[in-house]
Amino acid sequence: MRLLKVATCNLNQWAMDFDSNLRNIKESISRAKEDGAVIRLGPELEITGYGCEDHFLEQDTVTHSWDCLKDLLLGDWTDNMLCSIGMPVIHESVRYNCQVFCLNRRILMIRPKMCLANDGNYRELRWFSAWMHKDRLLDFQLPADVSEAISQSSAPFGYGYIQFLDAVVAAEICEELFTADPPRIGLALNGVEVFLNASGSHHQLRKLNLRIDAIKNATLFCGGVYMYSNHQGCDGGRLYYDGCSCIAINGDIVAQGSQFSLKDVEVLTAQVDLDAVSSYRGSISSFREQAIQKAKVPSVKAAYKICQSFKLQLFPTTPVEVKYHRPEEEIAFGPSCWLWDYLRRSGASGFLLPLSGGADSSAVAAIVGCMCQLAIKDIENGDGQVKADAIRIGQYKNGEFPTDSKEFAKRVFYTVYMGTENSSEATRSRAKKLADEIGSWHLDVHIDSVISALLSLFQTLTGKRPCYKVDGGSNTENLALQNIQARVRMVLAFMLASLMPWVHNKSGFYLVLGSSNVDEGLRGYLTKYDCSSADINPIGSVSKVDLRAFLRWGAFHLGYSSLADIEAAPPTAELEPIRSNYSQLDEVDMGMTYEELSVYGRLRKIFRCGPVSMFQNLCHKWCGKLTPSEVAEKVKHFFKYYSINRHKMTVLTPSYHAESYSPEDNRFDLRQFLYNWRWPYQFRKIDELVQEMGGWPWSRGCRIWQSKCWPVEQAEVHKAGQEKSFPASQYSTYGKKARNKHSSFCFYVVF
Ligand SMILES: Nc1ncnc2c1ncn2[C@@H]1O[C@H](COP(=O)(O)OP(=O)(O)OC[C@H]2O[C@@H]([n+]3cccc(C(=O)O)c3)[C@H](O)[C@@H]2O)[C@@H](O)[C@H]1O
Ligand SMILES: Nc1ncnc2c1ncn2[C@@H]1O[C@H](COP(=O)(O)OP(=O)(O)OP(=O)(O)O)[C@@H](O)[C@H]1O
Ligand SMILES: NC(=O)CC[C@H](N)C(=O)O
Repeated sequence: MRLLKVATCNLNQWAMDFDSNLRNIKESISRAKEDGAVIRLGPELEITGYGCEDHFLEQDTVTHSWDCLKDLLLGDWTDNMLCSIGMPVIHESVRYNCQVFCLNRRILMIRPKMCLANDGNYRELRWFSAWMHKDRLLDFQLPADVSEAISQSSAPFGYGYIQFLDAVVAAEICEELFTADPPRIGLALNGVEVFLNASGSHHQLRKLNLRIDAIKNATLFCGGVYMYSNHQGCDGGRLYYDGCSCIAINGDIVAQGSQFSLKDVEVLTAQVDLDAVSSYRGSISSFREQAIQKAKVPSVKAAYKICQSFKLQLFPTTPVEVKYHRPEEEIAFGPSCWLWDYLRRSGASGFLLPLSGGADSSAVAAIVGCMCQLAIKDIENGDGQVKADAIRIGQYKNGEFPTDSKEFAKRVFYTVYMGTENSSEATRSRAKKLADEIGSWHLDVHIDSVISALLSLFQTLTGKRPCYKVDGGSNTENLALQNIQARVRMVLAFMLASLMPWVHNKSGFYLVLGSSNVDEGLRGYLTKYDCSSADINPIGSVSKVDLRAFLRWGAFHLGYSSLADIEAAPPTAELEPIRSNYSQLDEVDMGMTYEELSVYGRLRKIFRCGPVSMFQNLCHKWCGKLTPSEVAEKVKHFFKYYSINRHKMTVLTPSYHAESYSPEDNRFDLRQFLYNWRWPYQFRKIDELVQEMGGWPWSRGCRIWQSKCWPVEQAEVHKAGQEKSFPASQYSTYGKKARNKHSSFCFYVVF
């Protein structure tokens, strides 16, 4: 047996905060040593933090990184411990994103990243270049002060592996894991047994399995030990890095770290047997054949032994079952940990939320409640950092600290219901009940006097007073009256956030929380600069459908039972007067359902559909339910409002990134914000397609159907969405059979 104890970690780094980042790195090395590990892997760019963005262009950032590395090399941190440290390095005037391998106060090798992450939220090519040379390890001249301090003038730089006397180790940096031609294949064929992946990977709902599957598969086909390290927390932007560092061997996960946590440092270790790797590989005939013909990868020799031989007390770590959170849990824990980091680092004393008693703001309130619960749990478990942060934020004095989540919420969370004549008792009481359950400091205000003051001012100015539509007013008047209410709420929210601490003899300020969801943003169903404009928004990229599931989950699992009633109520803005024959409802106002919005959002962003291809895709998706002209109407309606309102995305409150169809304009979904909302070219194409299909007798109930068999007369026709089936005598088929991509037959029937 060749037993090797390895350690990886989740680190909560903060972009550009070199002191706290270095402290976390040292803490993780200490804990890895305490656990008897001889390899310690940290996340990508851990010295600087991953999200420094254009700070990477500053020379200071690289210089400070070298200073921190020098600090590590001058102490005993790397004694008998191979440390992989993530930092930027400039070589011949080109900046690379690197893993620096250090052992016994020397730099063994510097490995620049070869496949940069440059999609979606990632823009690494803006700051770094990819290392292209697969056949070269160069001699890198260390910066003079580092060289002098550690008495080492240069180090190997490039693609390669480290050959110890009893183990072979190499890096595969984050994105490289997910590429079509990953470095680990060539490295494994060259005999590399342990892969160290330093990563900076963000949370997205339902994404974790992609990462875990990639890691398992990496060692399932090639064999080997795969160590993965990730950041965890908000490092200064919209992303939450969701940890989940892990260790795998030959296709099995043997250690998995937490995905969501308030801890700054989490270290996990595993004892792995490298003989199990060579035995596994030796049993795969095709691997052996390919290994014989491999392209040679350069290497560095390190004359050290890092493994131990068989000892009864050294047990190899056994596989664990991978833990996946449900999406509802991801919504609870990801945004609440992100809020905690934001709170403790911004210097704020808490949050203020305009709480309408509707689904969205209630979901945000529940997330803050969850944050308070997590903090108390960690304090109970002895986390000193969380305790220190909680004492500062909650302004506890004389050695007191929080022990109860509701008491803590009362100090750090204001909720405020701002009712008008259009508000209902139902929403008012739901807001109050939820606030009581969470423990927030709740205010209930009437804002009608402010609104009528504004209207009187307007009347003095113009001689006119607008009326609601239900009272005979025009659309313009109706909209203006709604927007006054919505915007007054925003002004009041910021006023309360800045002054309430003063009222309660506290120092500091409160951050205003926004609560518009991803679908409202996409459709533009929000008033620009109303209460959806806040300091930060934890649910800005969560869909309404997911939020409702979260509310149902939270009613039970967070112990806020009123969330169930809130979820069951129909979504309404309550900006128009309620009459016996009229009450305002979101989905009626928008002309589309939240479920449809999720479909449009996914097709637009994830499947990159323009209007025409969205129409074509939806003709298939909704075939049997809607005629092509009905689909065309829906698609045009969506694109009209999406484009009219796109300008609102430029001022969207910074939101936690959770959803891959987020329309967030600043970092993720980069598109123009001034459109010709008539889309003349695209809509004409759609009309032409509808016309092409116009020969079919839609008016007589002709619909597209699908069947797995042909001729259709022998099959039962199932009406989409219904259990009912129709005998062949009740319909006739129309049109030609054609196989679609799901290998069903598409055909037309007339009843
Ligand atoms: N192309 C462009 N580029 C930059 N800015 C542009 C623009 N076009 C208009 N604008 C500006 O935007 C303004 C229009 O935006 P805005 O003031 O929002 O007004 P608008 O979008 O017309 O109305 C907001 C809509 O959201 C509904 N609403 C309100 C409140 C809450 C909820 C809910 O979520 O439940 C829904 C409300 O009923 C209404 O249908 C214009 O007055 C103009 O100043
Ligand atoms: N009566 C109210 N009291 C306090 N805040 C309100 C009130 N009405 C709306 N808001 C705030 O303004 C935001 C936008 O209002 P809107 O009517 O669009 O609600 P929404 O986005 O549908 O959310 P919700 O489901 O929470 O009502 C809400 O999320 C909430 O924070
Ligand atoms: N930092 C990176 O290389 C990111 C890689 C990858 N896109 C991820 O989300 O994990």
